[in-house]
Amino acid sequence: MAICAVYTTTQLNPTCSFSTPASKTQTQLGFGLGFCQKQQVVFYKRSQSNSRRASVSLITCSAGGQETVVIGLAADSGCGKSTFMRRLTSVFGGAAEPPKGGNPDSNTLISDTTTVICLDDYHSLDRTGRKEKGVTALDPRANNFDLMYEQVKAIKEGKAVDKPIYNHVSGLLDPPELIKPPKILVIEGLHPMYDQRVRDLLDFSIYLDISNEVKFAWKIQRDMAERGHSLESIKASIEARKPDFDAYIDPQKQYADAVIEVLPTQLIPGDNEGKVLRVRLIMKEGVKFFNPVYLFDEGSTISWIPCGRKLTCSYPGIKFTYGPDTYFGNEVSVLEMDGQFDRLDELIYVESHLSNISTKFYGEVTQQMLKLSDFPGSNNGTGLFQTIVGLKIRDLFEQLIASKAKTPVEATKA
Ligand SMILES: Nc1ncnc2c1ncn2[C@@H]1O[C@H](COP(=O)(O)OP(=O)(O)OP(=O)(O)O)[C@@H](O)[C@H]1O
Ligand SMILES: O=C(CO)[C@H](O)[C@H](O)COP(=O)(O)O
Repeated sequence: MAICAVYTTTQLNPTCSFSTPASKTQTQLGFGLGFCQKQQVVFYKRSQSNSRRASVSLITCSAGGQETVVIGLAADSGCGKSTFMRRLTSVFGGAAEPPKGGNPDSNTLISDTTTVICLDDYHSLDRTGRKEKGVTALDPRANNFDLMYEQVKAIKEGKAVDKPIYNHVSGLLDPPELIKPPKILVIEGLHPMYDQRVRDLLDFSIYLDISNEVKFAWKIQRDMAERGHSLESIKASIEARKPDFDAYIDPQKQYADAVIEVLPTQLIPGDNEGKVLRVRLIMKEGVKFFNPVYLFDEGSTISWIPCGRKLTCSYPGIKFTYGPDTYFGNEVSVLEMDGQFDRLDELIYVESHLSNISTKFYGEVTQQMLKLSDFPGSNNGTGLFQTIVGLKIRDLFEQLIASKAKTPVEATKA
């Protein structure tokens, strides 16, 4: 919340930009999709001879028309968080860029609607510190959860914070950067759902669950082909991280509202190359403002091979499945796609059979996929489900702000 206007006897804050007429005390006023609250504050002006009662009206408005909506995205390093973030920000339009004029090694990305902060910035131990103590970055002891909680809470309440920066180039903790409250804050990294206090601040959470075989294939592709690492060093790094990954990162998926699980295909027997993928979108039931996507008929169990006259498929083809299930004791709906698209423009055929995808117009999923066709995973379920989750987040955000705007207006009527 930010104080936007002050009226009556004392001009405490002449820089306020709203000019709403002040009328009753404790009135809540609707402003478009957001809301402002007027409060009468009484105080005493003292001089040497007397003490005079005075009051001011403070009109407090939520930043950008609402409290910041907070989204958590958890995954191990190299599992597609950045790619997902770029798809998500594209749904909202506008480019995502590092803070202007700031640290060139900042991990933050800011667009008109979203600010994405990387939780690596809450490492309490730098690279040398972790080496000295013999802990990995995945170990909670290498991270400052108190500060993470305080700062995410402050941003959610509309307050700017000075967030530290972990510099991946130097391995050091750099001076902090100012993060102003955006409409949507995404906290991405290793531990967005590890600490219960932080978890409770999330309006929606996603876990990218990349199986070991696929993680290995992606690591080889990036770290060997693009960064010149050896096969042995990649294997060693995955092995060294595994115990802490299993202990501290992987268990977070039980808390996620949506999980994108990426596995080797089942269409090619014995395949573990990681090129053709089986991708599952696991969606929790009963999450406020989130209605799981379905194929053909909500709640049924469906198996669908869309290949034929309307969808070109080369070997090994494409198979969709959909149905209800349980996941860590929670009711979920699972949509699965195994295989890959030959022609993205034909995706409209698949899109037209999916419901609850939160598009604003017919073909929006296909349009988004075509727009970002050079992103990794654009020809398979990773890209498709990341795009759909991006649209669901936009929908959730719009419903959340609409509900917050409605509450105070109704309170006034009562
Ligand atoms: N859907 C995908 N299909 C194929 N490869 C992918 C996919 N997503 C990511 N990758 C591969 O994994 C690499 C890492 O992806 P990305 O940078 O999005 O992950 P990250 O989780 O942000 O990584 P880090 O935490 O290390 O910065 C990419 O360069 C690409 O090679
Ligand atoms: O798991 C990670 C999250 O991205 C990194 O390994 C961790 O942040 C440490 O970074 P670096 O290897 O650059 O010191």
